[in-house]
Amino acid sequence: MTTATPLLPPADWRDFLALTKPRVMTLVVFTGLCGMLAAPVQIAPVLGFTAILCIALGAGAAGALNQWYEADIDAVMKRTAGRPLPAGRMDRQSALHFGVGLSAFSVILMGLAVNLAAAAILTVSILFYVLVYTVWLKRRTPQNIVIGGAAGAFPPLIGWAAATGEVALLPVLLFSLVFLWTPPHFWALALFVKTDYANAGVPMLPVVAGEKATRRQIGLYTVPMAIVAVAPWPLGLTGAIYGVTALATTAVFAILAALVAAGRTTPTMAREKQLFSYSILYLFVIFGALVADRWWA
Ligand code: HEM
Ligand SMILES: CC(C)=CCC/C(C)=C/CC/C(C)=C/COP(=O)(O)OP(=O)(O)O
Repeated sequence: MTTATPLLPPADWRDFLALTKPRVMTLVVFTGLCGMLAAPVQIAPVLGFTAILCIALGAGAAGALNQWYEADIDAVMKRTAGRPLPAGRMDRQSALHFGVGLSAFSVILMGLAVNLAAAAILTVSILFYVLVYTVWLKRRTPQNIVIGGAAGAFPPLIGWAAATGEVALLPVLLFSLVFLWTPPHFWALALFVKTDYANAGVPMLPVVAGEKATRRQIGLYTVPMAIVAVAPWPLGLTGAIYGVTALATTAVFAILAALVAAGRTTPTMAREKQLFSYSILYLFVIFGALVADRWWA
């Protein structure tokens, strides 16, 4: 038996923009830009702009493919039900074509205009987010965001590789920072939107292992994250502008994470919301400090 697909009017440009998850991607692109500006080699402005555009387009394309694949669970969750596919403002075919086309365009442009190293890492990030996280792990294991989350940690490496054509210790530490930051970032949110994930049958940690275990894991990941955040300073890879900013902002992160780790469910979940919001501000500030350190020290 075949099910007829209802005919939908052509989607608006705003729906295509929404497919790219623009708010999340601002921070992804910012870390890529900072990775590029922290590199010891100054990239020509036109090439630098092209590289950042490719990261933005590639990340947006990956977001579109994520939404193409998970329209069914997005429809069940309050937070995501208004997205173009579950809300019925766009057909799945358009989202798929948009995502595949934009992925190919971003990688090819990066390879032709910038360099192969940056294009290769961009390809890995897109594949990681779409295939490893979205298709393979998200519906199978609560470790989905630990492993799959690596996708969002690649942009500083891409930015650095765009400028230098290679990778080095500092961008690898930046990758590790975002990689270890992702679990506290996401699990803080997952604690207060747990019901959404439970309704959609997505095995996020608070749903599967419970809130207590999730709080403990948030605390556990914050320790290596803090070490990796500060490490570039004592290793001599950055100066004091970065070092002092990293110390101060990471100390606040550690306190907020400790409060969540030691806390329990409340009607407002204020501490969890605070850690989630601060996690975003934290990455903006620490990556900004890296660039300030490189350019003004
Ligand atoms: C697997 C890893 C990750 C997961 C599962 C995750 C999940 C989420 C979710 C569910 C939200 C809620 C709001 C929304 O959908 O807009 C969110 C918000 C956000 N995430 Fe993540 N995230 C991950 C990694 C990252 C990374 C690597 C970055 C950037 C480096 C990032 C940046 C942000 C930002 C900026 C927001 C706020 C968006 C807004 O203001 O609406 N996330 N994240
Ligand atoms: C090419 C490149 C640099 C890609 C980076 C993409 C990336 C990993 C971004 C951050 C991760 C993200 C948006 C997770 C959302 O989780 P979700 O998809 O489970 O969230 P949802 O429930 O809101 O759909």
